[in-house]
Amino acid sequence: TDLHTSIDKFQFNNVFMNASGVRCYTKDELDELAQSDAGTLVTKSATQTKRLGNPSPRYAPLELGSINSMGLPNEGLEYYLDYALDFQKAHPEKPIFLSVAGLSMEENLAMAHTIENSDFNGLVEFNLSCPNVPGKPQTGYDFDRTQEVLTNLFDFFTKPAGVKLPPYFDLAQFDQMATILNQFPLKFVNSINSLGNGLMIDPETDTALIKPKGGFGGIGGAYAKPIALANVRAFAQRLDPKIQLIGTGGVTNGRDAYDLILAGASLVQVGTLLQEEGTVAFTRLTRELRAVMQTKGYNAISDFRGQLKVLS
Ligand SMILES: CC(C)(C)CCc1c(C(=O)O)[nH]c(=O)[nH]c1=O
Repeated sequence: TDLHTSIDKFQFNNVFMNASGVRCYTKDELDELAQSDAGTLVTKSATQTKRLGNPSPRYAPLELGSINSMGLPNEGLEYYLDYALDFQKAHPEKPIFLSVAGLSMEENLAMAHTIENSDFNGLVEFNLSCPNVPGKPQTGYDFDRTQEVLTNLFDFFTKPAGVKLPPYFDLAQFDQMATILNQFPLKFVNSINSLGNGLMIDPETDTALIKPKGGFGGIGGAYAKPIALANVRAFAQRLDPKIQLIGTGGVTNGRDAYDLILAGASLVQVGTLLQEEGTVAFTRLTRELRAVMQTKGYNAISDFRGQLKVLS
């Protein structure tokens, strides 16, 4: 069985990669991802300039996942662009992803111009969970704003790009979002980002587990699996086939990854598990996914991608 997969013209020798924000803040962390069994990597979502992010504790592991309100700490776009330019010279066979999350549409467009004018030859992931006008929902939940951002972006941006989406829960939202996304030359849609604004409590102290936002933070891990499966499936059913899916959320073992691929994913990102287990998780996930494929008689990802059956 082999786990090679592709998005557009980009070939990957393994379907697994990190989720943005997990073990991808510094050059050393990115190098460790590059040396792991993962097929590729994505950088921490960048803003124009370096950000320290929120006060700690801002991440906590949970029995069934994790909660975080990191606050977009990152080294700034130039740092990650420099890393990517060096990386593509040293590893031309391994395309990587650069993640971008401006705090405003203007910042997103400015960063897109910088990337467009660079020699970066990988893929760009625009994080639509980025904030919007204060008091309005995040961009991904503001359909008019999403339409506006993507229209302005693709007026000039020609490099391969996709969007990272928050989870949706209403079928009308899938319809509306897919109608918007189908208008643009996107190479991929990555579903899902963490489940927004959960809250968990320390039983010893009756205190919220994380400090920022009164303890509110994005939920990842096993809690996210059924929502991730539904979002990948819903967009796979609605998007132009030219737009491929990246599945993110709830991957703890090979079967979870297999399920995201059944739902339609061409790449599988790992967040909470990678944070907790380290990059050796990719070795275990690869072994476990191969085992599931063997049991089912599949030799390649393309044999079963999107082949979820439903009861008739
Ligand atoms: C939530 C934002 C800070 C607006 C974007 C960065 C981000 C963060 C973060 O940096 O807090 N955490 C997530 O789980 N997903 C994200 O997309």
